[in-house]
Amino acid sequence: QGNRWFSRGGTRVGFYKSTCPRAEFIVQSAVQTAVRANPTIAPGLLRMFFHDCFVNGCDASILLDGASTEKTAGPNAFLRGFEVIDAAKSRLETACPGVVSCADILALAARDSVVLTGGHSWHVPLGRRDGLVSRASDTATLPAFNDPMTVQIQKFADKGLNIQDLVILVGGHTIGTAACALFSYRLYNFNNTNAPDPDINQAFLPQLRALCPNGGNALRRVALDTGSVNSFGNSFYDNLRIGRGVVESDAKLWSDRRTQRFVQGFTGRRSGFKFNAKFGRAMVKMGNIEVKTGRQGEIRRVCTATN
Ligand code: HEM
Ligand SMILES: [Ca+2]
Repeated sequence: QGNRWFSRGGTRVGFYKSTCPRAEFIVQSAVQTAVRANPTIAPGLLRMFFHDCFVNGCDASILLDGASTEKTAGPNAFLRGFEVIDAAKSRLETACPGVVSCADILALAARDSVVLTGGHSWHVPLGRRDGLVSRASDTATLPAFNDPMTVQIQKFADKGLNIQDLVILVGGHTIGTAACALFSYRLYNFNNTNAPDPDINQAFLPQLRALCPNGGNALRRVALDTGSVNSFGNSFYDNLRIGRGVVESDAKLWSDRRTQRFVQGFTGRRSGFKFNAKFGRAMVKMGNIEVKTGRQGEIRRVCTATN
């Protein structure tokens, strides 16, 4: 594997050590301020990093404003925390102008969000450059909540991630929420059966129905990991095992034999440490998807626009 301070993507831990020594601290303090004021920012930033990396690599393409950029695409509709990245960037431009990429800010903010919600920390390899393009149509590479497992597995494989990485990374759903709009069909009319998804636990079903009444507020948000929405840990997998997955893709992690054995391995009180350690490693791997380094791309002056 080589030195853990370097990674295959050409990124490296401590990249800004001499050019912007306070970079990591500046990002951390911006994220901390925002999460303290609004805890839903932490899952927002974690998800934003995933949605960046899976579309043309971790290059901050998700941050670009414009008529038909990635931001405007359906799967990115509920992303939140953009203003936190902008705040960190503006402080960084004061401290060390033109040095720290928006892509790296996002990678750091995702890590800081996990730590602020109680997860273990990891060293983030840095040195990503910011991309120049962002197209809504490119977001088709993102896994969808109703993709068959074969498609999910393929979409991760296309990014160099295996089935175990998939199960570990989706463990990010240990924090945050989903809108009723994205899973109500499972409660009332699953696959046009006029019946609920049989994978839903019988005791859980009425709870979900109460939170998302048929024809009710589609924007209402429900914890992805019941009982631990703001706390990073392996309880998400315990919930999957007992039929308490909220979105269809999560429930399938247990019902599909290709992923079940990995879910099983992360269940139970004694798996918390293992999950946390593996999550950090998988995030480093995801963070190196198709990264631009060296003279590729640019260092944006503001994260919402190319220079
Ligand atoms: C098979 C892959 C995945 C699918 C299908 C998927 C799908 C979803 C869906 C449908 C939501 C709810 C969105 C909403 O209603 O706002 C969600 C939320 C979330 N996802 Fe994923 N996800 C996947 C993988 C990941 C990964 C790899 C991560 C991070 C490492 C992640 C982190 C999150 C977080 C933190 C939230 C909560 C967002 C919030 O509360 O604002 N997801 N995901
Ligand atoms: Ca991207």
